[in-house]
Amino acid sequence: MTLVDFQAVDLGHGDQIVLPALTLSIARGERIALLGQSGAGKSTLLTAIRQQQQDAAAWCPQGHGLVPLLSVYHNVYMGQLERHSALANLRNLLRPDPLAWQAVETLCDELGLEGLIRRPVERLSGGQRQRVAIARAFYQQRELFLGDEPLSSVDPHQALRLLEQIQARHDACVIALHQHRLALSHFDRVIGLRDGRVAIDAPCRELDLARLDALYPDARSADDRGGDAPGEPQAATEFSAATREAGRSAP
Ligand SMILES: Nc1ncnc2c1ncn2[C@@H]1O[C@H](COP(=O)(O)OP(=O)(O)OP(=O)(O)O)[C@@H](O)[C@H]1O
Repeated sequence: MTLVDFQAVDLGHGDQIVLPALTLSIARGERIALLGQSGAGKSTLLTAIRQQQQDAAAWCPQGHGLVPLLSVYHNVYMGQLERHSALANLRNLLRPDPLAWQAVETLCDELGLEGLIRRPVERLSGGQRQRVAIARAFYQQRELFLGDEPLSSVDPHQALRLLEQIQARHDACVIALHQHRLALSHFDRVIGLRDGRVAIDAPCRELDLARLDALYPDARSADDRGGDAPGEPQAATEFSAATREAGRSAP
């Protein structure tokens, strides 16, 4: 069953068309890795999917979109802001709702943020902020997870664990990332953008690292790099090791 559908749609920003005449559909249950070099249009596509999906999609934006002065609790609570009245939200700002507090605390524990629920986000590390943004997306409790590089600020082991948690909590996901080995080992399908179009759209089982290199004009061959992903050689190696540790076989 189709979840997302674009038929010859121009996607962009105002007058600037980034992805002209885009035709793309995503089925329920699909786990999609969205790849492409910087500026290829990944955020543009994710934003368009989000606009189309409205209430069905949990959103984890690039740069996190957190309010630095507010606590972890209040930032995560924002995931359900529109489900409550303005009065209830104001009251919660001053005196947190006990049930919401308990739910957020459970999420924090699950995501390795134990003991940080009261701390202002401005006093967290980059990786901790990223996990708060993921917690806020989890708190939305949606079918589809849309993530714009949600694994970019954490170490490879944490990234693997976070990805598994994201996928366990959502029926479908579209995640922009730069870790190619992870894309091949933990997703069903890769959508790769290059030069304003979908250059790759295929099941992961039909792809390899060399095919993914074609998305990057200045990439060295996978053999030259010893099989690592562009710009992420160390991370890719560590991902591979982390994947093996987790009992999976990385490609
Ligand atoms: N708000 C905006 N207004 C105008 N142009 C924009 C805007 N946001 C992005 N663009 C342009 O659209 C193109 C695609 O940008 P986009 O952010 O979708 O790329 P991306 O693949 O997500 O890049 P990155 O990996 O660096 O985040 C780029 O040329 C960018 O300069």
